[in-house]
Amino acid sequence: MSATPAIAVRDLSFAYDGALILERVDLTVLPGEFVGLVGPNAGGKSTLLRLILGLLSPQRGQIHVFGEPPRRAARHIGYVPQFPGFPRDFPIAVEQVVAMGRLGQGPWWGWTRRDDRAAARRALAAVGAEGLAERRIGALSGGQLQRVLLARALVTEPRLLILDEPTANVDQRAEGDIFDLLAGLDPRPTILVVSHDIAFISAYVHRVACLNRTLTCHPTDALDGELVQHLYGTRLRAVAHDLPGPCPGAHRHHT
Ligand SMILES: Nc1ncnc2c1ncn2[C@@H]1O[C@H](COP(=O)(O)OP(=O)(O)OP(=O)(O)O)[C@@H](O)[C@H]1O
Repeated sequence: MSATPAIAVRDLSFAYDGALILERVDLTVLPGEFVGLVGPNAGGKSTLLRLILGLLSPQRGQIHVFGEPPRRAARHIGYVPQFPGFPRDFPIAVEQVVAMGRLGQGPWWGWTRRDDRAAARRALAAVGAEGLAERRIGALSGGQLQRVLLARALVTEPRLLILDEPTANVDQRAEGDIFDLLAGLDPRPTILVVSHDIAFISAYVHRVACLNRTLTCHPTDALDGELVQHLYGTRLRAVAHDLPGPCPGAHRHHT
């Protein structure tokens, strides 16, 4: 019997006020997969993530997360947004920011403060940032902040981790550190990560889903300059990697 997909998107179309952003998108992500979502600016990546998170509803098609509608599956999902939803100079400690990831996700009687603190410390340890717990959020470097946002997403021990450009504001070394960390998480959740850097993420992910209103999946070793040029309409850094790993449903072309 095959496993219930972590993400199953079927024949999905979405428009903002009549402007079509996603057209007949299909995407299956199996439990344990590490999938990159790439595409040009305004291609619809963040919109697709918001639909998978249940923050938007499609006009056409279905989405299931671990077999459930997205809102019902919210407790299984950790999310690292593109822009953190709080001002950097807000006087709040790292540990509190991480514990905020548990808001609204607890049992009906709520967690105790002590449980929140312990969970926050565990999540910070998982991303190698225990030493930052007492620091003010505004005093962190870009790379440190990304680790803390990752800890906030991991604090509920999600089965699915969704990240929207987690390394957009960090240098290349910090980018590598974050992706090494993601690849080494134990237990490692299923991961869907948006990135602009197709060459870089190809070294980490099993599969790349290319989105530009329609979606096409490729195993990482099938990516070449011609394909990327076609997708972006421009030349990017070379992309060719041989990676072992599962690639179910790969190389489907949606035209
Ligand atoms: N709330 C909204 N209302 C109307 N249009 C929107 C809204 N959010 C996004 N859009 C539009 O939808 C399109 C897709 O946006 P989206 O943010 O999903 O793309 P993206 O691929 O994530 O882009 P980027 O790589 O630049 O972050 C864009 O043209 C954007 O202007």
